Amino acid sequence: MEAPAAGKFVVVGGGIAGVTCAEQLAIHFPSEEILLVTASPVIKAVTNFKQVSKVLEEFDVEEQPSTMLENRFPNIKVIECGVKQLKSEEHCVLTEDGIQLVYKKLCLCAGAKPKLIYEGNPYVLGIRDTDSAQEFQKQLTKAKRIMIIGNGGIALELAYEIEGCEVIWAIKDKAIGNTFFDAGAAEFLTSKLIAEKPETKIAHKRTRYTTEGKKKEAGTKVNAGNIGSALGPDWHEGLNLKGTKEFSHKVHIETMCEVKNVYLQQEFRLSKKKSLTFPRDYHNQPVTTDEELWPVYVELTNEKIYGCDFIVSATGVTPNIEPFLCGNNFEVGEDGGLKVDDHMHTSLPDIYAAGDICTASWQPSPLWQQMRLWTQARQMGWYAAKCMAAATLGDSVDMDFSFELFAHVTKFFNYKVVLLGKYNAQNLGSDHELMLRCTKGQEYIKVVMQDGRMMGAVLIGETNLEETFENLILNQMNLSSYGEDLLDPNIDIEDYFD
Ligand SMILES: Cc1cc2nc3c(=O)[nH]c(=O)nc-3n(C[C@H](O)[C@H](O)[C@H](O)COP(=O)(O)OP(=O)(O)OC[C@H]3O[C@@H](n4cnc5c(N)ncnc54)[C@H](O)[C@@H]3O)c2cc1C
Ligand SMILES: NC(=O)C1=CN([C@@H]2O[C@H](COP(=O)(O)OP(=O)(O)OC[C@H]3O[C@@H](n4cnc5c(N)ncnc54)[C@H](OP(=O)(O)O)[C@@H]3O)[C@@H](O)[C@H]2O)C=CC1
Repeated sequence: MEAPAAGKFVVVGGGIAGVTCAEQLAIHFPSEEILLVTASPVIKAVTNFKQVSKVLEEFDVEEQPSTMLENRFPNIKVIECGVKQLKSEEHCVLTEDGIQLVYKKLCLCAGAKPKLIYEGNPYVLGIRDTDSAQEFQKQLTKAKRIMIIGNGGIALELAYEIEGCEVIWAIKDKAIGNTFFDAGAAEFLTSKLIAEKPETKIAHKRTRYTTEGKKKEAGTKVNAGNIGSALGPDWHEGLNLKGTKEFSHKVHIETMCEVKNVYLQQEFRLSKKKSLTFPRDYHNQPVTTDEELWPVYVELTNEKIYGCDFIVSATGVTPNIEPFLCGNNFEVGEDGGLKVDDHMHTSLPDIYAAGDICTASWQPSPLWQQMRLWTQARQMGWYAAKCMAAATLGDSVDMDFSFELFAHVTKFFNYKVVLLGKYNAQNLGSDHELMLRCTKGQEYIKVVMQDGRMMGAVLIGETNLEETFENLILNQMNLSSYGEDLLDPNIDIEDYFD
């Protein structure tokens, strides 16, 4: 066995991945000091963790001052400072304060930042951390109309949550929510967008700490930087997402289009592009007809032009590898993440990575795929620590069970949403079948079958089927003989497979 290298265990990033990794290292090595270096003044801690079933998990996330983490784990020392540079050949990281930290093993958990369209345009906002969410809320209180670009998690949440402000939602696809749903599920959810929302704002549950000193006006630069940790479940609860008007929902969806150009007011007036489009609601009624002046105008590839107060670019994330990792020869995935193997190890010696910053580059289980989600950040941080410990002690370690089956529980449009395995038949080719059960306004269940085996499922609403389906997907039992009984509401499927 090689003698352990000099230096400490160092973890970079105070989000879910970094904090979970540091906590696990602290448990594995109680007599060693674990250094957590983070650019944010608060850390994200997992609380109320509940293993709902074999793979499904639920937990809350709290922003906490770093001293709370140090109190819970006296052998963790948090250094509140950004890392300026990694010098992998010298096994050390240099902080913005000029401190040089020599590591024996390093885990990079610096997360990701919003991949903004028209980055740098002062009317384009991204939402990533508490500060950018609050900035968004502040701008919304003055807004009559905003434009949302993107069709993933953030766009879905905003389209449903925003009140008192017209929303023009421009998507590349035919249906909403392409990162999570197929057209059927999208249609099921879309009906919720037109219905009046009940007045059931859930109370703000968690303590939040904010970074002061970043007050900005629309028109000054309001992009989300890369300093804070990413938001997650509940981020909009407690934020009053209300514009200047009295109505609740007015969402107009422009499908199959992208942004062609963005004009500031002055540019727009000078240009010849005067044919403004007036958004229409679901009943095809114009939501507004007054041709007022807007701070910014968006021209779409379908030739329509909308004026609005500002644009939310909810167009995904890009891993945070610049500038502090420049000059190191990491292998990087197509999505810009640090490639990690099945031990969360990057391509450079003694450097691991976990969470949004990394790209899973091992041969995955046929039922798992990477998505940049809170649950995966926790699981990766936990498993990275286990691998770092095993490598240090010369032990072997098996792939963690959580990477066997993709599982995500969340909430969209106030419905519980459970996604399991290849829920959208990802990479299954064309020889798969779908089974559906849908009760409008109540539940939507889709099961993906291949060769008689269940490969994935989408469960929207209180279906109570997640545990049974999780088992059926995991055990890959041949279900051909059950046929459509699988989704028959009159058959208690749980009893069937007991
Ligand atoms: C609005 C929003 C809603 C979301 N909702 C959900 C949801 O409902 N469910 C879900 O599963 N996921 C959700 N996500 C995704 C989830 O939040 C992320 O996948 C997850 O938090 C990533 O965790 P992480 O630890 O990898 O990165 P982050 O949380 O981004 O943490 C990165 C950390 O690294 C630090 N850092 C960055 N650069 C440096 C540097 N140079 N030096 C030192 N420190 C540095 C940062 O300060 C931060 O502490 C949401 C994301 C957003 C933005
Ligand atoms: N409840 C939950 O689980 C939530 C999870 N999140 C997570 O937070 C992170 C950030 O969310 P979000 O920003 O919504 O990212 P997502 O990755 O979820 O979605 C990005 C969306 O933007 C589209 N897109 C990308 N580039 C463009 C472009 N140039 N023009 C128009 N559309 C574009 C993508 O389309 P395409 O796929 O075709 O590229 C996709 O629909 C994600 O990791 C997400 O999973 C966020 C909110 C809620």
